Amino acid sequence: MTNSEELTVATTSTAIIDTNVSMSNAKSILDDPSWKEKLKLPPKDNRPKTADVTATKGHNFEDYCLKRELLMGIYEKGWEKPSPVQEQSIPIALTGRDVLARAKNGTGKTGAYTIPIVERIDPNKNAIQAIILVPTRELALQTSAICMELSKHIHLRVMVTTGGTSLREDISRLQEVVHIVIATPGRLLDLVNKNLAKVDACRVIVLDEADKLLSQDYNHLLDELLYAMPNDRQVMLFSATFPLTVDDFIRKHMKQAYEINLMDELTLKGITQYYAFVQERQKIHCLNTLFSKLQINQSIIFCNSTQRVELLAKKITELGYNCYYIHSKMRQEHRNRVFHDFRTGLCRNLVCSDLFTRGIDIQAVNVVINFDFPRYSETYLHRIGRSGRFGHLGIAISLITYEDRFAVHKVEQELGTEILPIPRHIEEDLYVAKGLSIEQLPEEQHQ
Ligand SMILES: Nc1ncnc2c1ncn2[C@@H]1O[C@H](COP(=O)(O)OP(=O)(O)OP(=O)(O)O)[C@@H](O)[C@H]1O
Repeated sequence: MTNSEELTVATTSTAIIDTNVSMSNAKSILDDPSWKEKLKLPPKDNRPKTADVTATKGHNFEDYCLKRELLMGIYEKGWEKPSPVQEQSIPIALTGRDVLARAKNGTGKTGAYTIPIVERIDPNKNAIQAIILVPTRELALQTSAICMELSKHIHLRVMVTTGGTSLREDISRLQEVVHIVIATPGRLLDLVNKNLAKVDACRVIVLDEADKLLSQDYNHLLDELLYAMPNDRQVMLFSATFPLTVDDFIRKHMKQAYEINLMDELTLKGITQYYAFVQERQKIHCLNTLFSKLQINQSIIFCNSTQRVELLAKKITELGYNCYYIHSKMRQEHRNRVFHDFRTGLCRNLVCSDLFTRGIDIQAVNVVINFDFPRYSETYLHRIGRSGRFGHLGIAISLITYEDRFAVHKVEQELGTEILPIPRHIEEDLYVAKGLSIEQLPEEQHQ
């Protein structure tokens, strides 16, 4: 079991992660000229990748003068070279400047902000030095696992705190040293307002999936949080979508932000999009046909309501397919278990609500199905981005009813993309990586 798995299972509530490296060991690593040869690298991922992640300027992680221990964490995670968004973001973020970054789904935005954060934390200072805000608890756990892996050779303490967990546990954790807090906004603000989490020495804040965080639900909470931090804080916003709703926040809280926009087109090059035109009552039959014909490594199937998620999962199980479901109305421990088990490949198919639309990174997913067509283009884009991670291949199939026809047209127009009618046979080359199955994915990647 990898560290991140332990984290995901163990954290029914708050998690404090101590990377706990022995300092004498770290010293010897620093003095060792052959440190690179001694790294414990994961198996190489030789699947073909698209230009979404390969069109770089040719930087190396070593070009950024990062701590040796951090470089070791990066390489041991299997990241050989920075992706385009990382090349643009890391050197600027290291200077402390505000960053506003827009890049496609699955192209490495998490590394683009966690690497500079980990580099700039002073492990000897007992204070919260960075906050990473995300919209869901699952994403918080995933992001903390990445932070922990990258900083595994540094003595850093990362705390995950989100709603749906015990406040008392959070309070006792905050008595200990915490360097990085990864949180959903409501719980963190609660802790700040009660003076339990002190953010007056915290000079970095990241809003991942910024447009989601800045949507109606969270906006005022974020204002309050930002005002509790020092004036000279660094603010970084990351997402694949930035609707106008974020402008107000940018004006209020950011100074001369360095803008990164790698979205010359909006959809990923590795994902082929299809639709199947059906009547509502034919949807299950259509899904059954898809299951029998497709080479699914892992699939995520989206519904528009929690009720439909549960009903569909039941139907799929009755059809004899192995399937889990997850949505926001489930108990947190149950959600954690499903998330963990799906990640580890215990189950091939997952039915979910839009809880899983943002940020969730499961490399083995090669098929996304919109059982219900989403209402907004942003939702469509983020949903289909759950496959084709880091420039790999995938397909997205939307079941479309007569009522959906205008919405489909709108998505095509707004995203400048084409959703094709599903052919009788879908070429495997479009979405099946040769020699890759859940079981064969490197441990690191199906954590
Ligand atoms: N430099 C790199 N080299 C190889 N793989 C990488 C690199 N950076 C990130 N990855 C991998 O790419 C995948 C996607 O990364 P990440 O989740 O950060 O994407 P994202 O841009 O935040 O996506 P989303 O918009 O969906 O949230 C992850 O599995 C991550 O481990």
